[in-house]
Amino acid sequence: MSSERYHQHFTISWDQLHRDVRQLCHQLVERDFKGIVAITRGGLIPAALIARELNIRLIDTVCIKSYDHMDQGGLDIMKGVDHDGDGWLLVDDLVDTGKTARAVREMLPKAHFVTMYAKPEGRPLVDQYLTEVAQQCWIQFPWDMGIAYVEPLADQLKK
Ligand SMILES: O=P(O)(O)OC[C@H]1O[C@H](OP(=O)(O)OP(=O)(O)O)[C@H](O)[C@@H]1O
Ligand code: HPA
Ligand SMILES: [Mg+2]
Repeated sequence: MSSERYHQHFTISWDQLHRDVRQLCHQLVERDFKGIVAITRGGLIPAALIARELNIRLIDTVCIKSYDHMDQGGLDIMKGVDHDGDGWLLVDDLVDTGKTARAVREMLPKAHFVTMYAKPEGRPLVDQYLTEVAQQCWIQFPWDMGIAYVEPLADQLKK
């Protein structure tokens, strides 16, 4: 599937992400998880922040790739885990079409699956998420951006 389906951008700053993680953690803190399974690479960042909030030290990964920037390809699973997820918290940054989530759910059917952001197609596949984002929106994460100089409007208009 190609990038043409994305008509808008939803930009998330480091600050916003950190606040969102903390808000999601308020809903998780009463539970007692054996550990976290992070879905690489996007899940690693929220997983580290969640681990800090919930005081979890045991962190494993499922290593999987589906997108080349905005273009979706086949699923490439490079590493799984040797349990069914019972008692574990499974973390990804977002669920979009749900293709990644479906594959990981099959590997870890008993895990409690959370994402920070969820689009409607993938939403039913996770147990919890913080913010819903429209299907046609590309979520722009802070680790994919940089700080850049922006020319004053008056100078831009002179050109
Ligand atoms: O619901 P889907 O349509 O499957 O899309 C969601 C997945 O796509 C992205 O990962 P990606 O494969 O781009 O790899 P990355 O985490 O290394 O960026 C994102 O981190 C999710 O894991
Ligand atoms: O909206 C998105 N943003 C970043 N990565 C993604 N991978 C699938 N969808 C997205
Ligand atoms: Mg990912």
